[in-house]
Amino acid sequence: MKVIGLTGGIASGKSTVSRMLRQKGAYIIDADEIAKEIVKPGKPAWEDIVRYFGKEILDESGNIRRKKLAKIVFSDEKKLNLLNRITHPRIVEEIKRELEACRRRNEKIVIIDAALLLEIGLDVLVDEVWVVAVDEKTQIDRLIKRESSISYAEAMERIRAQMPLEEKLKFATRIIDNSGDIENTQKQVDEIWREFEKTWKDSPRGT
Ligand SMILES: CC(C)(COP(=O)(O)OP(=O)(O)OC[C@H]1O[C@@H](n2cnc3c(N)ncnc32)[C@H](O)[C@@H]1O)[C@@H](O)C(=O)NCCC(=O)NCCS
Ligand SMILES: Nc1ncnc2c1ncn2[C@@H]1O[C@H](COP(=O)(O)OP(=O)(O)OP(=O)(O)O)[C@@H](O)[C@H]1O
Repeated sequence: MKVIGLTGGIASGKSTVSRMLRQKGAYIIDADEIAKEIVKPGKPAWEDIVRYFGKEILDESGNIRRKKLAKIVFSDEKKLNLLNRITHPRIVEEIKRELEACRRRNEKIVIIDAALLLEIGLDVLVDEVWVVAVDEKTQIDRLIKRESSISYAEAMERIRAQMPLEEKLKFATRIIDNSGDIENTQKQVDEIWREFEKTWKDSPRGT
């Protein structure tokens, strides 16, 4: 089994690229999905978040108001660190569990789609790191368009809460530039997949 860590900044296009890779037969482990699962009412991370951030963070059904929590943590580094300490070890634990399940099912290629792959140290679990790159202006435009409730200043706060792209690129085995249109990105993904499959099949025992 080959494991690829797919990373890139917020709204760089990881989910878009993940969908293309899924169509090629890869199995996707989505860190954002896992992060949503572990904070459901009653789960240990939910309890810790309520303990530290208060009941004001909950809606009538007891679910965490994500937009409200995002506004709190992205404007206060200490609170973001606190949320990270609650959530990150549990995200890592769940990703490891899912990787084990993939091994048992004999999946051939698994993608870990995680914005914070490098920040959390998940790169030790992968064979290759693929970085989705986008210029900052396009990133801000797409982020504001997707999350209509955030301002330019808030978009910048979220980008600044992550490792800068230049740093991420130092860890990259392969780079996908998603600054152009979807068709352009699809062509790059086709090419990278072809190259990757070739090196993988040519490697000593195809492992
Ligand atoms: C802050 C929260 C409540 C915002 O929820 P929301 O539904 O608005 O956004 P969503 O979870 O879909 O995340 C969107 C993007 O925000 C960025 N982001 C999320 N959490 C963080 C973080 N702790 N630090 C930096 N960037 C982050 C990522 O690029 C992510 O893809 C939520 O992201 C959260 O609980 N974050 C902590 C867990 C985490 O680190 N998740 C990312 C795992 S890679
Ligand atoms: N090449 C593209 N051209 C135009 N819009 C795009 C392109 N790629 C992605 N988008 C749009 O930009 C937004 C961000 O893309 P996507 O959700 O794939 O990013 P992401 O890296 O997974 O984001 P996050 O990590 O924040 O969840 C989405 O609304 C998506 O539809």
